Amino acid sequence: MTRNTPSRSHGSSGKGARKGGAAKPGQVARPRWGKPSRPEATDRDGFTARTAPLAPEERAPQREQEPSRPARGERPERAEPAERGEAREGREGQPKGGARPRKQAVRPPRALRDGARASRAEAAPKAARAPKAPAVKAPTGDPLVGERYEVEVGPVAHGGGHCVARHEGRVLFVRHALPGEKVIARVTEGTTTSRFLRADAVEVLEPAKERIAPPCPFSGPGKCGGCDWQHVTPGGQRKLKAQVLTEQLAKLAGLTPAEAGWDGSVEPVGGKLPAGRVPAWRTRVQYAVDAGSGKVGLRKHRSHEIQPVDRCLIAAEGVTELGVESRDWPGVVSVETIAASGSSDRQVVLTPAPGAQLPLVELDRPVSIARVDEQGNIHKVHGRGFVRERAAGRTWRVSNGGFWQIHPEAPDTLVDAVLDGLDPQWGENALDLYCGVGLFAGALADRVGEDGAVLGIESGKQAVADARHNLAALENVRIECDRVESLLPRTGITATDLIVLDPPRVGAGRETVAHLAGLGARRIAYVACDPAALARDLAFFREGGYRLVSLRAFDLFPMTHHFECVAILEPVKGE
Ligand SMILES: C[S@@+](CC[C@H](N)C(=O)[O-])C[C@H]1O[C@@H](n2cnc3c(N)ncnc32)[C@H](O)[C@@H]1O
Repeated sequence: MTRNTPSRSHGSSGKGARKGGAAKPGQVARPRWGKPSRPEATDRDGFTARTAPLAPEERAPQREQEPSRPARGERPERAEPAERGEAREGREGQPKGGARPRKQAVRPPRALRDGARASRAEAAPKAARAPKAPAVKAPTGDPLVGERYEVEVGPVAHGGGHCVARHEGRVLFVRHALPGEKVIARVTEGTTTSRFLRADAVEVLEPAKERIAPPCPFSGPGKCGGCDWQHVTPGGQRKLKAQVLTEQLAKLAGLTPAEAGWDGSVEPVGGKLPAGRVPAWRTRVQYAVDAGSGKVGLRKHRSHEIQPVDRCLIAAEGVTELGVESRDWPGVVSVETIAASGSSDRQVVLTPAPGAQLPLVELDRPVSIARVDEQGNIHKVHGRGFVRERAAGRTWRVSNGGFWQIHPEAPDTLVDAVLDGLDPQWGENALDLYCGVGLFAGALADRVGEDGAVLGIESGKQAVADARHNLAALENVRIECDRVESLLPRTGITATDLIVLDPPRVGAGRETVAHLAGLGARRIAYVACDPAALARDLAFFREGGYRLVSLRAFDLFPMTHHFECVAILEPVKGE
């Protein structure tokens, strides 16, 4: 059985160590957020645990909008009416008797205006399993698609692997280019009345020094949309990501790298590879299937068209060795392939075409099979309904393609960065928000020990079931199933020592940040996959009296424009 065994050197605050649950006279009853009998799932929104996006993707804008804009303002949904305080969690979530004195009431949020909230659409899984045609808005103006312009390429833009260029006063977002290059850009989207155009660099007249020949034959204008930076050296890719983060921090949080406590680098993850070798890091690949040929491929950039691939270079060996790419998949819309790290578990999640029978699946390695029904629910067909991942000293059950970091080194890298930044102490209370299958909750629970307590909140029912299973041996962890923004105000929790939040791409938003800032945590770790949402939320945290003390960025999605950040915040002194 896993026990909490934090080293006592982690700053015992004078509380006696003790084994077992019952408080002895004079000792503090722990945990203050005790493990209740398993509560019923509280998700009222009909969320099911389904696959989180395999890689964060640029969202197709609702309307033409500069890609560097944060998610704010694009949310179609408004905040739901506040729920009243009679929710079951309210009482259970309060400190138990005998706990050290805590604040009794949540500080009222500062005067924060309406902000972005995670919408159902964002929390729900990507539509990639059963793609729907996007709503088409009739364009105005004369089409410019196919026009070729010679342009000088300017800085990299946030999202989508674009650089900014101008032609006759109009902004172009150009893919397959690099800052400082002179290229021929061929327009891929836009008309004479568009505020900006999208384009691909189809000829490079003056290359940048970071340019290389793309190792992947499926990369390039009009081809696979999975990688953005195949044409860039690994160091060059990290510099581009650092430029994006620098720009977003300045624009949305008003911070320089120095003010953010960031050394300005995006840290490489994984060992150095020989020149020209592409890191095979992607342990999950969602292939689309061409309806005519039954061959798998990957979607083109901002398109439902499929680029057939017979080998994805960034796919982990465990994915490639299954042989998904060399088979035909009649009657199937998508084939999601998962290769666990730290175990030999392999799972394939198939989405059949409406009304089609699943084909007989034979692959090159033993594999579990699941299928997605027309409501998006996942059912086990053969083998296990989960894979076992290994990270942070534990084995993690992740069911049916539920969220798990894709890079095999991501979980340990992020847990280490979070623990370094928070420096959890024995006996502290911690929140793990958007906790997935419990990764950070488990790591925090070990550090705060049995005198402390960790509450995880996650909206996916299956992820919650997995988290409860994964952390069942930890008496000091409790996992609740609901949306953070609706449950947090109902927990009755008025204060905490530490918070980890790892929201989806859209970020936490103004209201959630305001609520968190009111809990008076000693430190907060914000794990973010979108630098714009992070920078926006950092500004909200500043309004709530928190300042950024350190920021690290990790290249956990090589060859793409994505990366992951860990920001550590502390209350501004005197607040
Ligand atoms: C980026 S993942 C992080 C998961 C976990 N921290 C990890 O590292 O494995 C975000 C998680 O938040 C969940 N989620 C999305 N929107 C949510 C919301 N509004 N409230 C609670 N959880 C949410 C998703 O289901 C997903 O598991």
